[in-house]
Amino acid sequence: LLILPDDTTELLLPSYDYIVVGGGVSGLVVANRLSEDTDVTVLVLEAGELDSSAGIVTVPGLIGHGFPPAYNWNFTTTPQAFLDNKTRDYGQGHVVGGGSILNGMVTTRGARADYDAWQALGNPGWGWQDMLPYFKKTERFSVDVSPERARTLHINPDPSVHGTDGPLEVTYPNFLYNQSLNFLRGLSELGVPLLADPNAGVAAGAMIAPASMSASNQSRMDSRRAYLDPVLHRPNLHLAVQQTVTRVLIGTNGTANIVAPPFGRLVRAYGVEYTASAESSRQKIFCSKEVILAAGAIISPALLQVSGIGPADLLDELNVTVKVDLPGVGQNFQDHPTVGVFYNYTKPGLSSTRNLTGDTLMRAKEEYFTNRTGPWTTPLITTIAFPHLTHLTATTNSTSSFLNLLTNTTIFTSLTHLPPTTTRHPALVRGYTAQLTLLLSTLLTDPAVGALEIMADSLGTLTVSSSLSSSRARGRRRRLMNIALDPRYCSHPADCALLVRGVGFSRRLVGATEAMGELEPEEEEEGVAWTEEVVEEMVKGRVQTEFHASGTTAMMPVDLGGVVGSRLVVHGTANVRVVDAGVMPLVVGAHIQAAVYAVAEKVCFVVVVVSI
Ligand SMILES: Cc1cc2nc3c(=O)[nH]c(=O)nc-3n(C[C@H](O)[C@H](O)[C@H](O)COP(=O)(O)OP(=O)(O)OC[C@H]3O[C@@H](n4cnc5c(N)ncnc54)[C@H](O)[C@@H]3O)c2cc1C
Repeated sequence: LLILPDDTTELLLPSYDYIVVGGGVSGLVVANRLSEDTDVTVLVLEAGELDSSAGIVTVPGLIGHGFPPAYNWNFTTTPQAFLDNKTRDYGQGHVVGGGSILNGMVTTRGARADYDAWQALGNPGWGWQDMLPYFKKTERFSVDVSPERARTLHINPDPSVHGTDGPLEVTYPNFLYNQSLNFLRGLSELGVPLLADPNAGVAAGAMIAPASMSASNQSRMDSRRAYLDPVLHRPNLHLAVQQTVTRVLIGTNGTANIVAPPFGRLVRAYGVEYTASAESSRQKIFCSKEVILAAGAIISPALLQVSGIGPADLLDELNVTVKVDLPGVGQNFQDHPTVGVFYNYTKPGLSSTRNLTGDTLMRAKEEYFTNRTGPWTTPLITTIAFPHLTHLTATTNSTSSFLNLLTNTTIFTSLTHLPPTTTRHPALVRGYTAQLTLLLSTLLTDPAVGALEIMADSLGTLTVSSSLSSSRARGRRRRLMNIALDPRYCSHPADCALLVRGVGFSRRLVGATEAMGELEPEEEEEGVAWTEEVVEEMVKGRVQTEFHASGTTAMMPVDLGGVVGSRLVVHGTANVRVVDAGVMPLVVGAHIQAAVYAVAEKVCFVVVVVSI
């Protein structure tokens, strides 16, 4: 049942078994699976609206052309002290379907080692072999690529690692620009392996990436269309849109129930407080079983903090009664920073997105809507490489100086690059040290791991002020919470050093390989000296997010600074779960939506089978 803002008084039940906060990727998976049991009632409260199904959302070729501002939380980071002291825009989905409505649809899982590292960080049952059934459960994977195209583009998925009857369609677009082939051949010249299936456990290499899109319709497949639309008729599933949860209600009738780790006593959530807008009154709604946070890696920890679950020192400062002193809430923020280097391909007659103007654009549009073929079927990003560390370092000298930086014991042991909110808690330092040790060993020894994993070296933080914001920034939504999001990009010096090497690699690929040379490339920036110092400054000015916010409610034991245990229940609570991207203890070395879908599928199995 869809409940619009005007109908809440009439249609909302006074209490549900489960309240799911956030109807994005993880929230809709969980809502779907829980409501399969007709004996339980499930309410999803989502701050955004239903998208209009307009072309700007559904057409792959329109990715990057902007979205209605109402679909975006439009966060801004704090000034980035280790870059150029400037803030960065940080978009997150504010719409039913969350990030899957805005995202680039790229569907990559990362390496076997990514998940084995989750397990090694104290999470039994979360290794690659454990996750594989849930990757498959979520997927309706298909390949409709001619044998000739499959051979030249090296597309040969391994059927044993894919599902064919799950809710989420994953496939390859009907159209790819010819330059994809040049890109793959160029990478091959540089020794980067071509991956026939990037989702079989080996991530390091170059690939045509599958996309979350409908094979028959060649349109976006998101969590709303995959997991919600087919089941919204269920009488035991309610979705209330444009309702923002402002607090989890904890304890009996709001009575404080303070515990300290190791938790002698667990607190219980009995509902949530929510509102239609900053100007509206707050309402309460109750639950008998669980509150499930699926509000994404930025807002779920903020909600925990304003509800009294978080670092006691921070909560004291905020005047929030401490219900559970959990230092890890909002720490361990991880992401993949990205730096753009731009080239013009001047080969006469070359077709690219830049030519999609005037009559060519009209033809592409007509072809798409008539036959579901042509350039509008292709998402913004289709051809990708996750080079291994050894591919990014051109010379032995460069490799060893970089590795020295990475393994520098002074940095490693002094931990000066970590935020004070981390270093003041021994458990958080232990967790970080365990993470970094695992990262280094996989990076240095596992050829299947892409070097973008290293970006987890720099940990960010997220803290909330419980006060209402009174300002309305231009074009931005009035906030119900002030959130200080500080990714601390490049706080570990190895991260910027790696990005510098990434720029060098891209210049070698475009400037020095025969295959890319056929495109007659021209660098957009002329007269740049391209010394390491110049590139480092360039990198610091250009780092942007890849929108892979994760890690802020990390699944790890309490003594490693974790927030949720391996059943994703928040430590110190009996019945608050987090199921979104925040639970990744280490961000996977790939795009992250496939992992988010699979985590949510897996936790539903735990909720239903091992109910508390
Ligand atoms: C622009 C962009 C591009 C991306 N591209 C890719 C890509 O190509 N491939 C890939 O794998 N990943 C990509 N991602 C990342 C991916 O989409 C996210 O990792 C994924 O959506 C995270 O799922 P989630 O369930 O954690 O959170 P979300 O999907 O963000 O869902 C959270 C939901 O909770 C709602 N919510 C938040 N707070 C409240 C509250 N207080 N009350 C009620 N509701 C609330 C939000 O409105 C949202 O709908 C991209 C993300 C973005 C933003």
